[in-house]
Amino acid sequence: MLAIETRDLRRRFGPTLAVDGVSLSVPRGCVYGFMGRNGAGKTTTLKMLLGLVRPDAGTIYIAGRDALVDRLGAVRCVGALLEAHGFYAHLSGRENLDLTRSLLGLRRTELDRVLDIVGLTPDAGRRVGGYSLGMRQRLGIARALLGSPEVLILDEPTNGLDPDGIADMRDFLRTLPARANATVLLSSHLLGEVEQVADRVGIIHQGRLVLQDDLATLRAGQAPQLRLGCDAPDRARALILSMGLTPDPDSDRITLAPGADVRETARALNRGLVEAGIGVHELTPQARSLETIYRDITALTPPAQKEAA
Ligand SMILES: Nc1ncnc2c1ncn2[C@@H]1O[C@H](COP(=O)(O)OP(=O)(O)OP(=O)(O)O)[C@@H](O)[C@H]1O
Repeated sequence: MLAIETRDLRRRFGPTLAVDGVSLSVPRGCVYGFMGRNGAGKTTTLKMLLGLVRPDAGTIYIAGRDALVDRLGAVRCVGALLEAHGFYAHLSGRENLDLTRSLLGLRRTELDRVLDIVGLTPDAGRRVGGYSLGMRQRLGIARALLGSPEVLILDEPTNGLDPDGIADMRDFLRTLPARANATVLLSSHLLGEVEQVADRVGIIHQGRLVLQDDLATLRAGQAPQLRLGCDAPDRARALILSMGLTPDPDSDRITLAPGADVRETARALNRGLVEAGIGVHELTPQARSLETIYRDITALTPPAQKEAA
């Protein structure tokens, strides 16, 4: 059973098709990175998962429960961190959490458990007004963890953090499924960040899920690339093409055929360039980042579908 499964989710706001046939599959115990640029449809999708926005069409299953039929049952399986934190600055971290704990009718020991998971036990007695943004984010995650939900939905958890805070949050998120015994779905527009944390990714672009796969599979399936630095790029280009390779017109990258041997190709290319009298100062294999994969995919996607209301 999947932690989250949606089929063909759709939601329109007036003339804008905000979410257009999104089918997510989020396996249990993973960190799933849900990515897209601003306005791509992430928040609307998350709100539908949380029962805050009703889809026009499609189905949602959370931990096996049909969220459109058994809304409460499904929502009980989910803890969420959305943008607005809503903590009282004059209360301590523990007191803030206690408000939600008592609303949910949970035992007091639950506070110790969630504070421990997010590493805030030593600071739990301090006023939230004195917390860093990173600590507030952790407190928000602690609140989402109350009641041991099977699924955690975190909307842009690194938003607003400084580089150190982002690195801390990244390390924290990586270990969160094991520590909280939960599946983590996080949204982000920072592809480089997600790449370092997620096991599986979904990319939404103009309301459509343009890619969904395990990161390992994605990386393995990508054609390898080389980066070339040389004295005569124009002459080199002709040679590269004659070798059946594809030079990127906007960068110094060369794409090989899928499955090609990178080292052998680099050797042959170097030999060819030097024989042609072209000085080579760099020839390095490149791991393809999620950013380049994203750019390649979105470049192929036709423009947004906007219709008259
Ligand atoms: N309540 C609403 N009324 C009208 N249009 C909306 C509403 N909510 C979202 N939209 C539109 O739907 C599209 C998707 O918005 P959404 O907020 O889901 O994107 P997003 O990927 O979460 O972006 P961001 O990161 O900026 O929040 C946008 O064009 C947005 O303007």
